[in-house]
Amino acid sequence: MLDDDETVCQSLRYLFIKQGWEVQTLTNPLNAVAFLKNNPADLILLDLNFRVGTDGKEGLGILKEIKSHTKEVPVILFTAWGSMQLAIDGMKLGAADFLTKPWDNENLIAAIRTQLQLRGKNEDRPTSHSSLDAIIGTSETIKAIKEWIVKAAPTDATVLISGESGTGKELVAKAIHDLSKRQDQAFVSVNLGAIPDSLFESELFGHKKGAFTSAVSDREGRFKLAEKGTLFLDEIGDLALASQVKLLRVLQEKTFEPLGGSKPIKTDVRIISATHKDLSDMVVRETFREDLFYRINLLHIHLPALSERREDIPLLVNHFIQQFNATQNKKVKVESHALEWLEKQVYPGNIRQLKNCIERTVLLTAKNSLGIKDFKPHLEAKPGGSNKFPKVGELTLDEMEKTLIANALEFYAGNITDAARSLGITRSALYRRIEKYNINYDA
Ligand SMILES: Nc1ncnc2c1ncn2[C@@H]1O[C@H](COP(=O)(O)OP(=O)(O)OP(=O)(O)O)[C@@H](O)[C@H]1O
Repeated sequence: MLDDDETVCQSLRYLFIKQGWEVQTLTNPLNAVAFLKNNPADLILLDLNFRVGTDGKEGLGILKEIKSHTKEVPVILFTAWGSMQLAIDGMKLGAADFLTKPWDNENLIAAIRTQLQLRGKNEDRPTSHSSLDAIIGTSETIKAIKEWIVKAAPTDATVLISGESGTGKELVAKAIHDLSKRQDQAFVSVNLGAIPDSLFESELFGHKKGAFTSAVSDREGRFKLAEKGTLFLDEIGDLALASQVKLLRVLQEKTFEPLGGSKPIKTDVRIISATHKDLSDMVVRETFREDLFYRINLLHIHLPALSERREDIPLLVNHFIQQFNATQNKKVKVESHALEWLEKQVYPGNIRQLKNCIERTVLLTAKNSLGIKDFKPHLEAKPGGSNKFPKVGELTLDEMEKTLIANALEFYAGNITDAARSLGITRSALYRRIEKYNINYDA
């Protein structure tokens, strides 16, 4: 512990010893590196606002030195209230977490415990792995993701899951919860993209009867519902800036106030967030708060698009076939050439799209053996074999129309009726365009 305030050191020393931790304190921060050489630590608590410096820059300098001396040892920063930018700068230099003074003992202990667990100290390894089994895939990426989940789950660290739509972000969030010590408590999911800004506080923090005109009774918010459990904040990149401030305050202070309520309520929830957007880019463009970004992002995992792990497709197809056979009381099998074909297709909607396709095919078929033709109508054709919309200036409208039609015709092997239906036009309208653009296709 590095803090030039003797009283702070003393009270924290007492608090930590009660947790059974061995504590060493240093009140002259300028000797930090030499001190750490002789007294190796599992974790460092560093106050950035030393009295020797006025703006905390000295603290950042010491952090830099510590990090170059011992990269792996997590450093938790203390900053004075109101010096959030200092904390952010510290996170950029490699700090593991930050807390503001005056601190709350419980929050401080939780933050330390999380970091110790993440570094393999005091680990509570999960016993049941059934939620991991629900994540189908044997590719190297999926194996690494599962190992990461096992490591991250027992901690209370905030987690940010990024990845395209349908890549399994919610499934991973649920697995983390199921393998955590909160597994017997609620897992509450909230889609922030679907909540209008005006309802954000009421939805998340709840309201008291009469707080606003339509509040005819008390209502509990998601934080209350998730108490002692996990709150999954889906589509966090869609949160308006005004709501981001409100969320940050709750995550910092671990208390919230229902609308119309008179006193703050303590909250103990683990926050897992997900987004398909590039949050660091949003931070640069100032559409996402940097302090909130660091708060929700102690741990980060990126889920690959299905196209980046095609080798998992046959396994997924067979898994979904089994699942829908069971729910629809069928005995359907997939022919091997259809499995190969499915492996090569483009899935902009990722696993969700593949799953939907299998579900519709199993539901609508009267056969027991499914071939390519059975799946085709249920897998929507996508332009250009890519899930990226062309950028402005890349294609003219005519070129885009031509490409889209050619792709639909290729996808439906020249079947005009199916291609026209997928494009939302009549057969004669499709014929007119084929002629206009002089498109060759195999009928
Ligand atoms: N590896 C997997 N194994 C089995 N099923 C999966 C896997 N990944 C995703 N799924 C299934 O695909 C569907 C979509 O997954 P999920 O809702 O977790 O995706 P998401 O990334 O959260 O999507 P969105 O961003 O659109 O909310 C779900 O039905 C889920 O059960």
